Amino acid sequence: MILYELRAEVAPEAVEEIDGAIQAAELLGWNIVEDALAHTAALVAVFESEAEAWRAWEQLREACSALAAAEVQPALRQLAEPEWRESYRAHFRAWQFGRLHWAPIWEQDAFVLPEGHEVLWLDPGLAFGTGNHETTRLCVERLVELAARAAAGGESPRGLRVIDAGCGSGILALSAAKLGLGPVVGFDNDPEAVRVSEENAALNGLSGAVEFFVGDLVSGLAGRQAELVLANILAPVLIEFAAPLVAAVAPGGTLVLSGILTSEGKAVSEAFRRAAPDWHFAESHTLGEWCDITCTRPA
Ligand SMILES: C[S@@+](CC[C@H](N)C(=O)[O-])C[C@H]1O[C@@H](n2cnc3c(N)ncnc32)[C@H](O)[C@@H]1O
Repeated sequence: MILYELRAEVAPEAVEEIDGAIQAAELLGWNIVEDALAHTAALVAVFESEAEAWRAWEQLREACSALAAAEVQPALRQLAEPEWRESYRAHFRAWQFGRLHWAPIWEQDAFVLPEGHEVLWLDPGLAFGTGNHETTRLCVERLVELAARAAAGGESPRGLRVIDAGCGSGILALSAAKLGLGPVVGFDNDPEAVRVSEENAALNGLSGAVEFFVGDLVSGLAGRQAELVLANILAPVLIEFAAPLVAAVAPGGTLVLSGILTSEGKAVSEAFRRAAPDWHFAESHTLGEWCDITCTRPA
């Protein structure tokens, strides 16, 4: 398979504005690579065809006046498979929260797992979700917290149903299964994400422990309820689909929303307070420029 990498060097001072424009326009696949020592920054994305790459570049220029004004000249180059595999591998570092670790599968031989700890191996491919992004970490914190609270209350984590809406690499659904919660389902409107999630389940001996399927926030949630619903998707999408997300939470259950810039937190919170007026809203957690909205349905 041949892929195409589009790379545009940009002024480091413009990065914040460009990142904001990417989020606001919901443009997927762009990475911002910054080198603080060299004081350089670049926008990088990988596409399946040259035409797709240039289309995405035009969309990005239209969404971001800083890019249009700076007359940035991007470079397009072909990546052979070994090269594109390496290009995403370079950005994935092992990390942990409490006793749970997330680590790249290609580091399996060298990885030293402390006694009593657990690891989820991941090969995210082109799907989102290594855990190196703040939005994923915000969800993981809530997930681990909820599993610990259930265990402390003498509740069996089995029986705590989980829905991972927009599963990406499957990281949240598989983490929930690893923590003993279940049954767990995960869905994504991108079939490639579902394929990668199933691969990651197999890497961890969790095939069958999580049901992954292709679906959107209407078809994926229809007729389902869970004690924990996780949705790490962009703020405008969460607001648009507030009603089905709220309906998918079982009585006494919790909804964790992420993918929200702190500047968008108020709008998301207001939309969900309207959709779920009698729910309890926890204090929002913040990581960098991202925050979560977590709320619990009355029992
Ligand atoms: C930010 S990623 C989150 C991935 C993973 N859950 C995590 O926390 O790292 C958002 C995912 O949601 C998916 N997505 C976006 N809009 C969606 C929709 N309307 N229905 C289902 N999935 C959606 C995207 O394809 C992407 O894989």
